[in-house]
Formats: sequence, C-alpha cells, structure tokens
Amino acid sequence: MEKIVIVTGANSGIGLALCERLLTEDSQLRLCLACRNMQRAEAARSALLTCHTNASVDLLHLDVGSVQSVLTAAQEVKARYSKIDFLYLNAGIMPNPQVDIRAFIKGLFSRNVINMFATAEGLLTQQDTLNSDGLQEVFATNLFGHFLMIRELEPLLCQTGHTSRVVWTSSSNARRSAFNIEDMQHRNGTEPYSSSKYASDMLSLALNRHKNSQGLFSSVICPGLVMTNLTYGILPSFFWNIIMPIMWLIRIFTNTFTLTPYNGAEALHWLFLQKPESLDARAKYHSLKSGLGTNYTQPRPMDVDDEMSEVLYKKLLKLEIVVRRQLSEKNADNQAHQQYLNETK
Ligand SMILES: NC(=O)C1=CN([C@@H]2O[C@H](COP(=O)(O)OP(=O)(O)OC[C@H]3O[C@@H](n4cnc5c(N)ncnc54)[C@H](OP(=O)(O)O)[C@@H]3O)[C@@H](O)[C@H]2O)C=CC1
Ligand SMILES: CC(C)CCC[C@@H](C)[C@H]1CC[C@H]2C3=C(CC[C@]12C)[C@@]1(C)CCC(=O)C[C@@H]1CC3
Repeated sequence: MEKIVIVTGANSGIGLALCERLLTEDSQLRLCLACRNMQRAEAARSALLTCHTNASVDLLHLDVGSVQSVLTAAQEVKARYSKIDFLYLNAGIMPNPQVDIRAFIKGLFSRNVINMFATAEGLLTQQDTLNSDGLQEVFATNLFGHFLMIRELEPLLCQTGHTSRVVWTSSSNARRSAFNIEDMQHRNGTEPYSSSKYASDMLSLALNRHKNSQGLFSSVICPGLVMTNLTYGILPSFFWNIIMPIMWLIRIFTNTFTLTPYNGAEALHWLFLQKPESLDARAKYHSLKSGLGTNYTQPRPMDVDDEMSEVLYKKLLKLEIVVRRQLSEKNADNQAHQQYLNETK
C-alpha cells in the first residue's frame, strides 16, 4: 500500500530537499506539500515532477501560524486521506535575527569556540511579534500550529493496527536556558527561536509518552547549519559566499556544518527508513557531514525531562481550548455581522 507523507514548509530549503530525497527513495509514495505560499508550492511541485514524472505530489494550503488555517487544512487532510504514515513538522521561522558580533569575537578566543559554531549559543537574538490569534508568532509557527495539527489529525495518526510517525525539525540552537515554562510563548525574552525549538524537543518526548500505545511515534532531528532562506535572513547571501571556504574549514572541527539542504535533510530521510521501535525518544537525530564529505545521522541525548515536558503538554492542551473558543466566538461574530449586513441591504 502506498505511504502517505505530509511535509510542512515543503516549498524550499530542507523541506523541499527532503521531498526530493523521499521520492528518490520510494517512487510509490503519495507526497503532500503543506505550504502557506501556493505559488511557491506549485513551483516546488513542478520541480519535483520534472525529475519524478510519475510521482503523486499533492498540495495543501497551510499557514501553520494561523489557527483557522490549521483547522481548515486538517479538515482537508481528513477528507483526502484515510491514514498518515509520516507527518514531517518542518515549517519554521526566525524573524528579525541579530548576531551579537562582540560575543562572536569573544567566543572565537574561548575554549567554547566549537560549541559556539555548532549551537550559536549566546550569538543570536530575534524580535518576535503577536499574530492575529494573539499568539507569539515564533511559538505559533514553530510549535503550537504543529501541535494543533497533530491534535486535529489524531483520528488518522492514532489508528489501531497502524503506525504513524511525526518528525520535528528542531535545532542545535534549542536550549533549556532559553525556555521558561511560565512563559512558554517567550513573550518576555529575546530568544524565541531557541525557546520554540526546545519546546518542540520536550513536546516530542511527551507525545511519545502519551501516544506510543496508540501507534503514534514522534522523533526530533537537527539538520545542522544549512544555507537556506532562513540563514540568508541572518546574514546576506554574498557574505555567506565570501566566508564559504572558512565554513568548509570549520566543518573539519564540527560536522554540524552540513551547508546544503540535501545534507541537512539526511536525518529526516534516515528516519523514514527506520522502524519506530528502534528509536530513542530522548535522542535528537543529527544530520552530520564529515570533513571527508560523508553524510551520516547520529543520535545525541536531548537535555529534556519528563516532568517539565508533561507540564508543557498540559499547558498546550489548555491553550488549545482557549484558542478554539476564541476562534468560534470570532466566527460567530463575523457571521452575525454578515447577517446584519445582508438584512440591512
Ligand atoms: N537552515 C538551518 O541552518 C536550520 C534550519 N532549521 C529548521 O529547519 C526548518 C526548515 O527551515 P529551512 O529549510 O532552513 O528554511 P526555509 O526558510 O527555506 O524553509 C522554511 C519553510 O517553512 C515555511 N513556513 C514558514 N512559516 C510558515 C507558516 N506560517 N506556514 C507554513 N509554512 C511556513 C516556509 O514557507 P514560505 O516560503 O511560505 O516562507 C518554508 O517553506 C525550520 O524549522 C528551521 O527552523 C533548524 C536548524 C538549522
Ligand atoms: C562562519 C563565520 C565566520 C561566521 C558565522 C557566525 C554565525 C552567523 C553563525 C555561527 C553559528 C551559526 C548557527 C546558526 C546561524 C548562524 C551562526 C550563528 C543557526 C542558529 C541557524 C539556525 C539553527 O537552527 C541552528 C544554527 C546553529 C549555528
């Protein structure tokens, strides 16, 4: 039977590279590109079909940062498919990134230099905003929208006799010290990206605890440092091109500089080939590239604990109730307003 695979943020970067790799791996699979920008999604679909002429590639409109869009997209998925084999939760943003140059120069001469290049610890801050649902945008996009998607798709993801997988594209930038359980949306800090990625690590652990018995398995990956629209938002592309030889040099010391989307998608692809029972719920699977040019996947322990992941899971469930209520009130208001307009006409 054909495998159904959904990839969020599939129109560029690591998501698109993953789609390409999956179609090369299994020409029978049914791939669904879940994207907010349908023009770019069409372009991605055409590019994939150029190399894989007979492939089944569907498009789904999904703005994972909008509650209404997630609910509508999930309805559409339930109407189209009777099961989901893989749901890759890959869409992500890092708005208004700022590199702390002084911390970077200081770090260059410290013993922590390799770790600094691998994780960007102490180097990066972002400016976050509120979205139209009243949620912090980074939290809503990188974490909550995906959580809501899983909740909505539970009838397909948790079926007796069938195993489903969700895979989070996390980051080496995920850090416990950037996350505060009392402020899970990171309203008050300057590292919303790091916080949201750490939250996804914890949520994956909680999902495994609650859902493995219902056939749903969750994993977390880190793609390494990859040249994509996201990294071109941190420093301009010409700068990255100039320092490329240095980056190749750094790769000898930290294999995390995977650099191309193809390499970055290594762990996502590797997980597609693994049996879920063989995976470690507490591990993050890293895409790595050695100095000699070999791609490989390596599990590394995550800095997560059961207790905090459980608190986060409960808080997300509570927030889900709140946003659903707010949305139905908003929709009822809109309907009443529309009715009023029709009547006065
Ligand atoms: N590049 C890197 O070095 C690293 C990246 N990552 C993670 O990898 C993932 C993919 O990023 P990457 O390929 O690098 O960057 P890209 O910017 O190329 O890809 C991000 C994708 O997410 C989509 N997206 C963003 N916001 C939304 C939204 N609200 N709804 C639906 N789709 C959305 C983008 O679509 P659109 O075209 O509409 O913007 C795009 O397709 C992200 O989660 C990122 O955090 C992790 C570690 C390192
Ligand atoms: C190579 C140098 C001369 C200059 C690069 C310095 C920094 C801009 C980069 C060093 C480590 C990088 C890094 C990321 C962004 C760019 C760096 C800070 C990420 C945060 C990008 C997104 C992620 O999810 C993880 C990356 C970790 C490493």
